[in-house]
Amino acid sequence: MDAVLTWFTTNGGTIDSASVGFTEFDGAGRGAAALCDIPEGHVLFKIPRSLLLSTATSALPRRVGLEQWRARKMHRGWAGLILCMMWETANGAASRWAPYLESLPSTFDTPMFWSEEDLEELRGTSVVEKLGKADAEKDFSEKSRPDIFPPATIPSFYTLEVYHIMGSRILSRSFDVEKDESESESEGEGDVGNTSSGSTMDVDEPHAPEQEDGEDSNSENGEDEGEDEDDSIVVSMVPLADMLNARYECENAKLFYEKDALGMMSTKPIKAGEQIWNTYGDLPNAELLRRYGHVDLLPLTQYADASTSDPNPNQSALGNPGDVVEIRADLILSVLNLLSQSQSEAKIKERIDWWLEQGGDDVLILESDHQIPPALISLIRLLQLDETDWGKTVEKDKPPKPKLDAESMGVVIRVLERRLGEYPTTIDADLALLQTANTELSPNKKHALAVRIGEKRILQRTLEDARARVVAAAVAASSGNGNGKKRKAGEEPERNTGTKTQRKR
Ligand SMILES: C[S@@+](CC[C@H](N)C(=O)[O-])C[C@H]1O[C@@H](n2cnc3c(N)ncnc32)[C@H](O)[C@@H]1O
Repeated sequence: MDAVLTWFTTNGGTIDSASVGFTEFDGAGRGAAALCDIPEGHVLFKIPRSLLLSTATSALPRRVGLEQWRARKMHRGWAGLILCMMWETANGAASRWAPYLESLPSTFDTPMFWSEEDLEELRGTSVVEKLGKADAEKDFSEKSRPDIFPPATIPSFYTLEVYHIMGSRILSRSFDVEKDESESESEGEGDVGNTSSGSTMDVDEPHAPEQEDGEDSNSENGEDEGEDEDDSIVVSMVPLADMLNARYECENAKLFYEKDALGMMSTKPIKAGEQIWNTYGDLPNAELLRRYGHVDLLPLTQYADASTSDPNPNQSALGNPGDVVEIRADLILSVLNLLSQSQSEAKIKERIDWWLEQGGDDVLILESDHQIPPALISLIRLLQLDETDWGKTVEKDKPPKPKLDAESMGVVIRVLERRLGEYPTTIDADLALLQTANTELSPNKKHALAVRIGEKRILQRTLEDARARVVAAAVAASSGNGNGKKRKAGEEPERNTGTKTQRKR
C-alpha cells in the first residue's frame, strides 16, 4: 500500500491525508476510512487523468498501429485494455503504472476461478451462465498478439491465466470514464480509447442530479454491447478510487469529473472512524459474487419470520435487499407447452421476435417486493392470444395489458414453481445447512448459499402470495363477492376505493 501511495503522490495525485487513511478491513481487503469528521462535498483525493490506465493512456495502441488496433477490434470490449495491462506489466519498472499494477490482486474469490464442485452450488442461479469464461478464452486466442511481447516475457506475462487475471481486475475495479475530448484531440489520439462499457462503477458530473448507473455488461469480456457501444466512454483503471469497498446503500463517496482530474468526493457527512464506501450499483448478491467475489448480508425485516422450520430466524433473515430472480422467457414457453396452450413453433418465434422489437426482455425479473412483474403477465398473455387477438395486438402495436386473469395466474404459478425447481436444493434444506454447518463451510460454499437463499426467498414469497390470491379470489367468487359479480379463481379482486363502496351501498 505504501509503495502505491508514494507512486500516486509523486505522479501528481493528491490525498487529503488529514481526512482519509487507507487500511485493511477484515474480510474485505484494502479500503479507506475517515480520520476525522468529513462534511458532504469534501474532496478526499484527486487522480490526474494521466494516471488513469486505459487504451487511451497506454502507449500500446499506437505502438501496434491504430489501424491494426481497430482492424483486430481491440478498440471494442475489454480485450484491448487487457492487452495493455499485460504489456505494461511485462514492461516492469519501465511502465508508468508499475507500482500500481504490482499492488493489484492476482487471486480472486469470483466463481470464474471456482472448481466444478463449487460451481455446482450455484446451479439454478444465473451466475454460471454469465461467467463468460469461454468468450474470454476465444478473445485470447483470436486477438492474440504475442509478437508485441519480448519473447522471454511471454511465458510469464502473456498466458491465458494472466488474461483471466487482468479481465477480473477490470471486472472488479474499472470505471466507465467519459473521454476528455479536448485532451485526446490535442494529443491526436482520436478515438483509440473506445471500448465497451462494462464496469459497474462510474463517474458523475459534479453536483449533477443522481444518475442511473450505466447498463452493465453481462459477460466478463465486456463484448456484448455490440453496435450500441458508447464511443464516448473509456473503460479505465483508476488508481486509488478502486481501493474503496462498497455495501448496499452505504455509499458516502463517489468519483466526479474535474477539469484535468477525477475527484473522489464525499456524498454524505462521514464520521471519524467510519469506512468510506463507494457504490458498485447496489447489485444483487449473484452479480456481486460474479464480479467482485463477495456478497452483502444485511438484516431483512420482511423475512424476520421467514420460515417456521428455520431454527435461527435472525441469522437466516440476513440477505441483500437488492436481490432479484431472473426468469428466462423459454421457461414460460415450456410451461405453456406443458399446459398445451402453446402455438406452433413458428408462431411463437414470431411473437417473441415482436415482443423483443417492442422493447420487451427475454429475461423477466422478480424483485424483493414480491410483485408479479407486469412484463411477465404481459408476455404470458401475448403467448396465450388466439390468432384474431394476436392480429389486433400487432395492429395496435402494443403488447397486452398486464392484467392478471385466472388463466394467466395459473401459468404464473406454474412458472414460479418450475423456476424454484431449477435449484437442486430446497430453501429449508439451505437454511438448515446455514444453521448447522455454517462454520465448516468454505467461503465459496457460504457465498453460493447466500445467493441461493436470497433468490429462493423471493420466489417462495412471490409464489405464496400468488397462491393466496387464487384462494382469496375463489372464496370471494363462491360467496358472490358481495357485488353480484362472479370472478374466476385467480382473478384479481376489484380494488374498490372507499368512496365507490359507499356509493354501491
Ligand atoms: C474495487 S475493489 C476495492 C478494494 C479492495 N478491497 C482491495 O483490496 O483492493 C473491489 C474488491 O473489494 C472487495 N470488497 C469490496 N466491498 C466489499 C464488501 N462489502 N465485503 C467484502 N469484500 C468487499 C472485494 O474483494 C471486491 O472484489
